[in-house]
Amino acid sequence: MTLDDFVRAVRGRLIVSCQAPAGHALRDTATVVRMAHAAVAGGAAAIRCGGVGGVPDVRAVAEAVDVPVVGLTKDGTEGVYITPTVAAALAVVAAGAAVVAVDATQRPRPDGRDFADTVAAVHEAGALVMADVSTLDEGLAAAHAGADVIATTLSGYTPHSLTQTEPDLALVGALRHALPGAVIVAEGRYHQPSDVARAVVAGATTVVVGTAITDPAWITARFAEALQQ
Ligand SMILES: CC(=O)N[C@H](C=O)[C@@H](O)[C@H](O)[C@H](O)COP(=O)(O)O
Repeated sequence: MTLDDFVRAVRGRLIVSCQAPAGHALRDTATVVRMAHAAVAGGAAAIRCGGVGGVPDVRAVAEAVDVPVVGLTKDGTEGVYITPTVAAALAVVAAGAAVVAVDATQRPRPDGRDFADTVAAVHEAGALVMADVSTLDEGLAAAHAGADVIATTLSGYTPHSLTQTEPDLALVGALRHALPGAVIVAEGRYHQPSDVARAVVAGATTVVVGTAITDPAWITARFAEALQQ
């Protein structure tokens, strides 16, 4: 899929992240596929999926849905853990992802390679790269390294970005200002439909929502907490 095709598919629309980590009640590839079908039925323009050992989820979802798949693997929860190596990225492409989500922070990577090496390898294999960043500087560096899409995924999850409960709309706006022609994805803590609309106003090309749509344990806890006030 070309970048133009991807942008045509997702511009102004929603991407749903369908992930279930180890230990979660929904941790099962067939269940993740059902989540993806439900998301598409609701209007998702693309599906983001994968996780620890996530290649089977990416493969199964890519085979099952007609919308583009943004795939990833995870290796732990510290340092560079989202599709952290060139080999991991190539495995995600081989599983059928049109786009590979990759940590694009400038922290040391487990294979000692640069983010740009992953970009080159993914392009060579015929797929696109979504750069998961936590700051404006990382977004600029990722664009310079050839990333096709810049996502705010890691804002609040690196030691050098601000931890907050709200989505980082300021980062969306800063990326749009600095990179007027870029494909900017708002991702991370978008919990309300109104947040998604605000992200597009702030300059996002598209928005990824995960937990608030696909994690019934998290949704239940929100309602349960409301009764404990
Ligand atoms: C930081 C990190 O590891 N984010 C992950 C990236 O794939 C997922 O755990 C998130 O669910 C995803 O980014 C969507 O965000 P939210 O679930 O907040 O809508």
